[in-house]
Parts: sequence; structure tokens; C-alpha cells
Amino acid sequence: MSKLLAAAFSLALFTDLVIVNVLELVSTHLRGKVKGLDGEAALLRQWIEAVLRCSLLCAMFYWRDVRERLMKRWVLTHCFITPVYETGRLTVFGSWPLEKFTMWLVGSVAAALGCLFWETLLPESSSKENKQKARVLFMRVIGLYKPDYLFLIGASLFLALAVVCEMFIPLYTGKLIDILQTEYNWNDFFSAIILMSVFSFGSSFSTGCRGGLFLCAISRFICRVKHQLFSCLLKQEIGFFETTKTGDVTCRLSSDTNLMARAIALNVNVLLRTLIKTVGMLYLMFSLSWKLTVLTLMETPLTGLLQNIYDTHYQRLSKNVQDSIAKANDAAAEAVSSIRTVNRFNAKKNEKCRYDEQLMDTHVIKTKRDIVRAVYLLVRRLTELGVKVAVLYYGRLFVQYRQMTTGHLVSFILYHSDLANNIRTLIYIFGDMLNSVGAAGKVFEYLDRKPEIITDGTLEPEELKGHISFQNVTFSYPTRPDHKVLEEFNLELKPGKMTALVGISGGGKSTCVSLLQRFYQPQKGQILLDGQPLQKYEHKYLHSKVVAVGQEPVLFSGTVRENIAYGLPDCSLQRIEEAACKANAHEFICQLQNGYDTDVGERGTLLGSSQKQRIAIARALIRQPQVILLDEITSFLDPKSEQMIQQALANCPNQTLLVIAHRLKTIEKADQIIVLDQGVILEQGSHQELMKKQGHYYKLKERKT
Ligand SMILES: Nc1ncnc2c1ncn2[C@@H]1O[C@H](COP(=O)(O)OP(=O)(O)OP(=O)(O)O)[C@@H](O)[C@H]1O
Repeated sequence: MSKLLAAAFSLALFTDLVIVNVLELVSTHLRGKVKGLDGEAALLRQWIEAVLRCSLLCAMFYWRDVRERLMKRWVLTHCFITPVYETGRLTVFGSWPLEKFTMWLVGSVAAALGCLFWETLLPESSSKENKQKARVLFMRVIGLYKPDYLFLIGASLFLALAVVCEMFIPLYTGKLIDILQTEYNWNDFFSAIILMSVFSFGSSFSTGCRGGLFLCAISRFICRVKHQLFSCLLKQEIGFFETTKTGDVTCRLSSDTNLMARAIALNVNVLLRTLIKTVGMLYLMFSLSWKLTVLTLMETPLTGLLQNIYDTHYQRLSKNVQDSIAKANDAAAEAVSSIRTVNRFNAKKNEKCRYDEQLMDTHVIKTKRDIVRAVYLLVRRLTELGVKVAVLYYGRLFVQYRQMTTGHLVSFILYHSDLANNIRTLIYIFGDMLNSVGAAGKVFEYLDRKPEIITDGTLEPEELKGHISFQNVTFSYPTRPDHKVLEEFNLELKPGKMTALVGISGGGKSTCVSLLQRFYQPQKGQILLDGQPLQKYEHKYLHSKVVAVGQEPVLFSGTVRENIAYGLPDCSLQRIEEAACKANAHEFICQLQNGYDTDVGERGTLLGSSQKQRIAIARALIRQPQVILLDEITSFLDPKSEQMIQQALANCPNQTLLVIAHRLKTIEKADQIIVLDQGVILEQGSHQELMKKQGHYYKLKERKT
């Protein structure tokens, strides 16, 4: 593509050179002599020539795609740069022409640089699709701001007022200088002072009001969006959280929602202020001296190009610095968390070296980043200085030739120092707004996401037997779609009976429990509860009738009472105590310092494993479930604690129990034992039957004892 572009560029350049020569010959032939570039007639001829060259080049080359549009931009600039320059030069300086072909060459280079500048500065402009997307997102964010429109309108009005007041201050400073230079009368002096004070007060007052209103709107917006986003996230299926990194989710909730709010409120605020100020200042500067204004504007493209190049490099290096710091932190954290292993292998020196290397890496990248910043600042300051010197030089000349007063020059200089900052802000804010809109895109992605597991079931029968049957279930996890954990799997859990799932690790036992809780949806087949597919049951009802207790139950920081009644806000203490009694937990809870009001600590760290398990069982039993799923709940317990849990389970004789256990001793009393391997049932029967058979169960039992 770039080769094609270079060829097209060279061909166009060559063709143009030919056209220019032919036009020159024709013109010489018609007039009989070569005309210089001075004078209005020559200027008119240049404009006509430019139109002719441009039309001929456009007719010869047919430009379609983005890159070729770049050529079109170049041809337009290339053809018209000379007449535009000449028009400006003749108006400002009178006469001072360049030689014809030097001018052509300068024009070509300037046009190429201009196009390059455009491409580098505004690369997004070439992608219509991106622009369209950004616009749609922008409008959606505006829509979300609807409840805060009053705040935003008020803030915008104050903003406009503040900017207008601010703009007049330099003008009156200049006026004051002019008044002081002449034989002034006190009236003029005082009225100028009063006006300046009014503008200063108006500007500060409006800025304060504007800031307050904007911040209020932003804060309300962020709260609303975070609430919506969090509700949407909670509705998503478990598979979503497995395929999405936790960091991504928290990032959407924290920084992206903030960025999104900034996209409209703060950025629009800054954009509006800078835009009004820039336009107003340009107007006032033009009225003070249009020649000096044109001179100062020459700095703009250069500043833009510089800022863009700097931003690209600085952002890349900043990201590298962040990555490198993260690596250094990881190295330190790993060494500290595994300090026993480090000591055991006497690897302190190695760890020190590893950490030092990472620190050195960070230092090198940081130095590179700082050099880039220093060079940028140097070039920027030099450019600013150059323009300032030019403004002062020409300003002095204009004052000398009485084309402007000293006061006007002072006002102009005050505006000029602000103008450069404003233009830089305008360039920066454009990129920042696209970034923020990008963040909004990510937030909307989550807000719009429909959970893959639909929870619109309505069945809520008063009586439930707890008869479960897996019918030809085929399932693979969303993170590993090619690995079938269950294939054409069939299983029956009889009501009021205890079924035990045993087998070697990875056989698919816990997967059955997850499917019964509807954490995932099987790809094929169905799971029936009392003859009805699980999805037909009302979501909350299902989760109160089918409950699970895991190997390491998670308790939340709060009291014992809050943990048992988790998710049941209006539960009475009597119900809580009943559940605790059934779970064999009441006794130990009463012995705790504050009984049911004892704090369990973060994730229940203040309780022992068996105590946590029994609270988790109480939390399950309080819902009066009909199906209880127990996934290796006694694995880590000592025999006494295990016995307590067994007693607790004996208190639920009418429930359907599905027990997963590695300690086969705990499930000997089960009504049926199922041996599972690679998602396939190898054997099933009672303990006695399976022992008699001397098959897989027998071997497992032998291995474990
Ligand atoms: N969330 C998950 N995402 C992807 N694969 C998973 C996930 N959970 C389990 N697996 C895989 O599914 C298969 C069955 O796992 P499962 O946990 O159901 O077996 P298990 O019999 O309960 O094993 P264990 O006794 O070790 O708990 C294994 O190959 C496992 O690696």
C-alpha cells in the first residue's frame, strides 16, 4: 500500500511539474514575455492556475480509499498553497516575491508536511466507523445524564459568564496602561478600575458556581451508573466471571465509570470554556492587531504536531514504566510470601538480584521517559520563545509606527500567553474525549450484556419432593468449550434419599453440583426437578429449595446471626436458632463472647473450620431446602468435628441429599453410591453391594485405607 502511495505521489508530482511548465509556456506565448509574481494580475493568474492544476490532477487520478484520500488532501493543499501564501504576503507586506520554481518547491514541501501533520494529528479522522461509534456512545452518555440536565445547564451558563468576564480583564489592563501613560482624568481611571473589579468578581463567582454544579452532576451520574452496572454484573452467569478477569470488572466499576462521567461533564466543561475563550480571545486579538494574530497562529500546527508525537511516545513509555513497576512488585511479593522456601534453599541472594534487576529495568525506562519529556519541553519552550520574540519585535515596530498603542500591545501579549495554552488544551481534550468515550463503550458493553442463563422461570409449587434427574446431559465449561466434562450423562437422585458421588479427582462430581445450582447451562440434555426442567422454577424459589455447602464455605464479615440469615433480611432470631440447632451449631454459638451477635471476622477467620462448616449448614437449612448438596464438607475436619457434622446431617431425614466425599467412610450409609470417572458412571449401588462386587468402588476403598 505504501509503495503504491509513493508511486502515486511521485506520478502526481511529476504530472504537476509538467502542467506548471506547460501553463508557463502558454502564458509566455500569450504575453510574449515572462511575468513576475508581483501585482494583482499575477495573483489572479496564480489562482486560475491553481484551479486548473487541481482539476487536471483530480481528473487524472481517481481516489477512493482512505490512503488515496490523503493524496487528494495533498493535491488540494499543494495547488492552493501558493496563491493563498501570495494573497497573505501581498496583503501584509506589499511585495517580496519568491522565484517561481522555488515557490513551487516550497509549496510542495509545505503541502506534504501539512498532510503529514493532519494524518499524524488526527488519525481517527480517517475512520468514519470509529467516528460514528464515538458519536453514538457520546449521545448515550448524554442520555444517561438526563436526570442531571438542570445542573449541567446551570453550570454551562455560569461557565459562559465566567469566561466572558475573564476575557475582558487583559483588555482593561491594557486600557489602564494607556490611561496611565497619558494625562489621564480620574473618571476614566476609576471607571476602568471598577470595570476590572466587576469582571474579576464575576469571573470568580461564576467559576465557583459552575464548579459546584458540575461536580454535583458528575457525582450523581457516577453513583447512578455504578449502581446500574453493579446490578447488571450481579445478574450475569458464573461463566461470565470465569471468562472475564476480576481486574477488568473492577476497572469498569471504578475507573471507567469515572472516565465516562468525565467524558461529558468535565471534558465538555473544559472544551466549552476553552472554545469560548479561544474564539473570544482571537476576536479581541484580531481587533488589537490582526497582523500579530496571524503571526501567533503560525505556532498552532507546530504545537499540535509536537504534542501528538510527544503523547504517543510518553504514553507508551508510561505504560512500560507501569508494567515494569508491577513486575518489580510481583518479584518482591513472591519472595516475601514464600520467605520460608527462600530461606530453606538459601536463595536470598538470588531473590535480591532478581528484585534489583527489575528495579534497574524500571529505572532505565523511567529515564527514557524523562528524557522524552525534557526534549519535548525544550522544543515547546523554544517554539513559544521564538513566537514571543517575533511578537515583541513586530509589536515594537507597530507601536513605533503608531499602528497600535503600548496598552494594546500589553493586552495582546497577555492574551497571547493564554492562547497557546488554550490551543494545547483543545488538542489534548480531543484525544481525552475519545479515550473517555472508549471507556463508556466498555461500560455499555457490560450494561447491555444479557446473561446467558435466563432466570425468568415462574414455577413455585408449595410442595416439592426433591426428585432430581439428569437426562442425557452434555456439558463443557465456557472457558474450555472443547473439553466435555459430562457427555450424555444420566443420574437420578431419589426424594428423601442420600446419594454419594465418589471417584478420582476431575471426574465431574463438583460439576454436577454446579449444574444443579444453575451456575451453568448444559449444552445438551436437561436436568429435571420433580419432572420439570430447572429453568422453569422461579429463580429465588429454586435457590431456597436446592442449596449447597462447599468444602471451604465463605462467610462474610458480620455477626453469626447475619451470616446464618444471609439473603433473608426479615428472618427472626427464633428461625435462626432453630437452623443453628439442626446444624449442631447452637451450642458453640452460645459459648461465643456475644453469642449470635459475635463478629466472625473477615471471611470468618475468627472461627474454626468445623464451626464455619456448621454455620454454613445452618445458613443452608434456614431456607428449608428440599435438596441439599454437600461438596466435600468434611475433608479438612478432624474426626470429632466430622462427627458433629454427620449428626447435623442426620437432622435432615426428609431431604434429598447429594454428598461428594473423598473419605469414603463418611458415605457408607448412603442409599446409593455412584462411582464417577471422566463424566461417566462406572458403578452404582449401596456400600454393601459395591463392596461385594469388588469393582471400582472396592479398589478406591482399598486405596484409601
Ligand atoms: N470452572 C472450570 N472451568 C473449566 N474447567 C473446569 C472448571 N471446573 C472444573 N473444570 C474441569 O472439569 C473437570 C471436572 O471437574 P470437577 O471439579 O467437576 O471434578 P471433581 O470430580 O469434582 O474433582 P475434585 O474431586 O478434584 O473436586 C476437570 O477436568 C476440571 O479441570
